[in-house]
Amino acid sequence: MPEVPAHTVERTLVLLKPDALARGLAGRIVTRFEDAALKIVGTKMKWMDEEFTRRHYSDLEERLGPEVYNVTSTFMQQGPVIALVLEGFDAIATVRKIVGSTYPNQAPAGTVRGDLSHYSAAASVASGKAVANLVHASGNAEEAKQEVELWFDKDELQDYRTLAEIYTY
Ligand SMILES: Nc1ncnc2c1ncn2[C@@H]1O[C@@H]2COP(=O)(O)O[C@H]2[C@H]1O
Repeated sequence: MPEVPAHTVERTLVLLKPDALARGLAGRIVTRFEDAALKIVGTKMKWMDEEFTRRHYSDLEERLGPEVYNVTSTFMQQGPVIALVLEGFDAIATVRKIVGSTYPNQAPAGTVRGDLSHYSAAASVASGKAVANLVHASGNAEEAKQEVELWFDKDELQDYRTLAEIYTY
């Protein structure tokens, strides 16, 4: 029998950004994660301030420069966000796959950004605004660990079983 790669149960952080809430898309986006058997183990709503935004996007300025950092920071403080910790097999990569690429015009149809957001890097540069891409999702295991710890205390994360865990796996 061929060797089957091990699946790892992971936790990852997702933010539904101010544009997702302003457009009334929160439920539809969360449904996509639930449909993929990702389990919500933590959730909260928060209006990010300057300091918290800096902590969340701690490497963004270094990575993409002060201009992108500044427009993103302004955008993230325009309204509240919903933070979710999602748990499941290969949750970090699975969530990124469901969300699609950073720039909505490059995100494939069928992804959250490809279907529901309509913005390019060029449009962002032209308008001086952040890429309004509805969702943030941790990029890798190290980022997921840092971000989950930044947003949630241990006792805010819940341990329970879903029907998928009981009947499907
Ligand atoms: N070229 C860009 N211009 C404006 N905003 C950007 C650009 N690149 C990335 N961003 C924003 O910076 C964010 C960093 O990670 P996110 O996945 O949360 O989504 C990204 C976008 O909202």
